[in-house]
Amino acid sequence: MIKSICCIGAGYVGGPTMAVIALKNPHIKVTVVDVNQERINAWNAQNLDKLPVYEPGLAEIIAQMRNVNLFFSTQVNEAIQQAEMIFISVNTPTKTYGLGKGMAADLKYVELCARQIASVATTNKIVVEKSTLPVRTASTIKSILKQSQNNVQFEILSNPEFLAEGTAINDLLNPDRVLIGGDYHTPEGKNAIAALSEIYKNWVTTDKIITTNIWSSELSKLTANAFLAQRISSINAMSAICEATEANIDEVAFAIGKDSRIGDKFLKASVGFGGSCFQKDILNLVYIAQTFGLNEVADYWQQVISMNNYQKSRFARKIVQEMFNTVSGKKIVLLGWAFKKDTNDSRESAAIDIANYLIEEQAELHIYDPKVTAQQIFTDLEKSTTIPQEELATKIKIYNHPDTIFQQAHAIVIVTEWDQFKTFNYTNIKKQMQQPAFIFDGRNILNPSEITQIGFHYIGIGK
Ligand SMILES: NC(=O)C1=CN([C@@H]2O[C@H](COP(=O)(O)OP(=O)(O)OC[C@H]3O[C@@H](n4cnc5c(N)ncnc54)[C@H](O)[C@@H]3O)[C@@H](O)[C@H]2O)C=CC1
Ligand SMILES: O=C(O)[C@H]1O[C@H](OP(=O)(O)OP(=O)(O)OC[C@H]2O[C@@H](n3ccc(=O)[nH]c3=O)[C@H](O)[C@@H]2O)[C@H](O)[C@@H](O)[C@@H]1O
Repeated sequence: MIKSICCIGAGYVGGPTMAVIALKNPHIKVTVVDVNQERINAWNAQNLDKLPVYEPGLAEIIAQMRNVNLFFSTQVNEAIQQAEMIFISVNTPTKTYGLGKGMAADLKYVELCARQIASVATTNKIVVEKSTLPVRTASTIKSILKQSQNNVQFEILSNPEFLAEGTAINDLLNPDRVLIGGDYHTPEGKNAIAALSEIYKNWVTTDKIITTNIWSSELSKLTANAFLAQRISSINAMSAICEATEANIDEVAFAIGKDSRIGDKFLKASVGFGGSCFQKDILNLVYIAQTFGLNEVADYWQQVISMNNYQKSRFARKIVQEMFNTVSGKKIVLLGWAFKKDTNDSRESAAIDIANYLIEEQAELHIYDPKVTAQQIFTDLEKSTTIPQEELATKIKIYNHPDTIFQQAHAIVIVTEWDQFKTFNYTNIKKQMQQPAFIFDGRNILNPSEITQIGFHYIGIGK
């Protein structure tokens, strides 16, 4: 039975995943390590508001398990040495240079982990791929680990993570399935699969723990994300047709969702999907298909991203068009910055593209998000625009609280579906704004007839 686990990478996956494993396996010592000292300090912060990841329910588990059997540290070598099982949970972003630039997954962090494990380990280890990786990455990891001079046996498993941010703890506690890919034809492979299954069996029923070969497991993760993103691009494509025909996308989604073969989840039309994974993983899939000469397959999946880009720019353009073709000098309130509600993560958020478009159109942006820090918002914009920092600072204002944000505003743009935006007192807000007052509801969270009744000019998605 495994008694000691190490997880390399204390990010959005490593932190919450290990917190839940520690909670459900009090007999296992779980050490989460990272090279980023600041991040580790934040995981160890006394004030739980300072944790680097915001997820409902996470702080409570950290408070309960931290320094009991859950540890956060920068001592990577020590943690590798002590662990019987090592999860690799580092970032795998899209490559920004060289071969495969803009498409392939950058595996340099994964490779570094494998090299470090190979050089440091002095006892046998089970190495688990938790990061999302291109199919056949395990063979790369295997060939690096083989170079170890320490006469150590390594067994490699793929155990992709399916949690969604904002619901990570619930997803981890109640997963639809746990996928374990491994070498089930060899006794060593079988033992490794059994050891990892034992950990999950402490809270997940056996029927939900699926075993496949390692390549199927790696590819299933990319496939799941591609299918999920495809659904959003499909419903968003239909939202454009709705706007041209007076059909209503919420009604269409409801009607098709009643078909049990289609199902009603993941059919919410929006400003476009964001987040660190959908785009990166589909680009990765497109690159893999191209590498195998499967150009039609590559083109097919590429279209999911093209449609998402179209949706983001279509929404931004509509704001300008509806406001009499100019937003120059106008005060626009952006509600939300995170890529979805209940997270502080803004990676690839649609808000960034929309804000940039409006800044180009010379609007004055006033931004509020309940969880994303002002510094993060500023950094996101700085990284994505060519406008010099000083000039950017004159074009945006970021608020910690929405109290005064609406005064003299010309328009409100809802980018993230935070629950609190649904219950604002829009009657009062309207009185503070310039007239005609516009609301662009990029998440369809408001009731159009109520908002119109108040006197707003309401524009939703696909209606
Ligand atoms: N964010 C999400 O919701 C999900 C992400 N994934 C996948 O999980 C992986 C990790 O994603 P996130 O946690 O979001 O990334 P992240 O960027 O939040 O965290 C990764 C961490 O790894 C650390 N790191 C990188 N190289 C290291 C090294 N050599 N040694 C020690 N630490 C190192 C970084 O400093 C960083 O803190 C990615 O492959 C992603 O595709 C999978 C499912 C969900
Ligand atoms: O590999 C990953 O990183 C994860 O990617 C997604 O999770 P996540 O990106 O955290 O969040 P989602 O709930 O999938 O939302 C992604 C984006 O799509 C948008 N979305 C989602 C659903 C929907 O119906 N409409 C819609 O526009 C969200 O607002 C958000 O911007 C998957 O749902 C997870 O299963 C997966 O583990």
